[in-house]
Amino acid sequence: MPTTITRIDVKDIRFPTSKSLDGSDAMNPDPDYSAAYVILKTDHPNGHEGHGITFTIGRGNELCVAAVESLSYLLKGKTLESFTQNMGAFWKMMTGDSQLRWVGPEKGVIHLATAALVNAVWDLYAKVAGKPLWKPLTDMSPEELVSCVDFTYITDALTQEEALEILKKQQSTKQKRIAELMETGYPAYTTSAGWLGYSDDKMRRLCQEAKEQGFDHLKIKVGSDLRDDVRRATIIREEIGPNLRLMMDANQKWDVDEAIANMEVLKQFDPWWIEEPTSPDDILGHAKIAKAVAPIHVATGEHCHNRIMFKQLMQANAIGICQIDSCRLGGVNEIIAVLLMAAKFKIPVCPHAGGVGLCEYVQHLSMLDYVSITGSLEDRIIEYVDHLHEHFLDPVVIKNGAYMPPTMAGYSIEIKEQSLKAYEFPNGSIWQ
Ligand SMILES: C[C@H](O)[C@@H](O)[C@@H](O)[C@H](O)C(=O)O
Ligand SMILES: [Mg+2]
Repeated sequence: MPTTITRIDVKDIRFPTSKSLDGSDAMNPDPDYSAAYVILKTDHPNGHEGHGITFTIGRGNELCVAAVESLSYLLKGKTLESFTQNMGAFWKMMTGDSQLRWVGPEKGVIHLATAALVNAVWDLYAKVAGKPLWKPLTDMSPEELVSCVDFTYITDALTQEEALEILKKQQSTKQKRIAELMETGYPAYTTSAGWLGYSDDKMRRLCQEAKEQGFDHLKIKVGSDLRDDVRRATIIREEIGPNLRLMMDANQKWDVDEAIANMEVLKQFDPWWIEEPTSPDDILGHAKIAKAVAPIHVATGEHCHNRIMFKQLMQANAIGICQIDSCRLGGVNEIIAVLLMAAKFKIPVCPHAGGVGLCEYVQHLSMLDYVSITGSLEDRIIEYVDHLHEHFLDPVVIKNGAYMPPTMAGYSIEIKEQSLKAYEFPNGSIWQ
């Protein structure tokens, strides 16, 4: 029996993280981690629902809710199977509405909303299959995985045939990597010690805790005042020593030449990458910075809104690390496109996860990357932030600084009913 999507609910969920300055950085000093939260109701006999989110940092979340409502007609009354029989065509349909496209295309609020709905469909698909999403994804043959991708506008960088070739190379050894992931997990790094708004004492304590938890990569925020960046980096290096890898994140604060000049000063702390040094849209600027700061890598992606932007960053040698974002890109299908391009350009993917639900999401994507696409963990780590996991039915499990593969059916994004009630904006109890 096909599963029909009978109703679509969308909620404005906001967590008041700005109170404790969790998630704060030079550009975003007071984020309230938020989600436009979608529930696809179905007529499945087991009552399966597809849950999905897109991530924002508070004000404006209502715009994503409205955009989800505008897009919903594309799913309502349709069957899951009509989508899963050709996932690539499904995604093209979701982004191809001729009138809605005008308010993108494939960027901004409409694309964030697309991600919430597309992710919800993939959650439903995994729940009906009775498996955590990474499993059916890694079970797909190269042909099936490639058929999930809309290659429109990227064929000059990656053709379907090239994508197939990449995937075929990994086919025969997939089971070995799955067994390895089940045993030791996928390596992670933590950002939680280095939020900009934290006091020095708190930073020191969190660095110690991170080390004890087995993390050997940490990220700190820079981009406020250079002297302050130097002071904070000094403290962190004191706490973690010279051997652990340190990454820096400027959250788009600098102009291009300013980024180059500031990194000339900050390179004494041996950063592995500088993240979002400047505007996310400045491809040539990133290329200039990358050339100037090498061997420090330039990383970006949390504001890279579609596969075409990533394509250009890769073609221009502008990034050394690709930071896919499960909600900024239009959901799983577009992520697969970017993972495949990154594999071709030999750029490691280290997903962005500083937000609510993003850790829960990206673990599935990195596992797909390792098992089916690159077969490599070299220079690959998933971001981890230690916030809000208690609200999830299937929260991430971190052991020895690594993400353990999720086991519950779905895309790990379902938020507990009582949390949805309490944090709904503006009427939930938390917001009174
Ligand atoms: C406002 C957010 O917390 C950002 O600071 C966060 O996503 C950050 O850029 C990250 O890389 O995790
Ligand atoms: Mg960042």
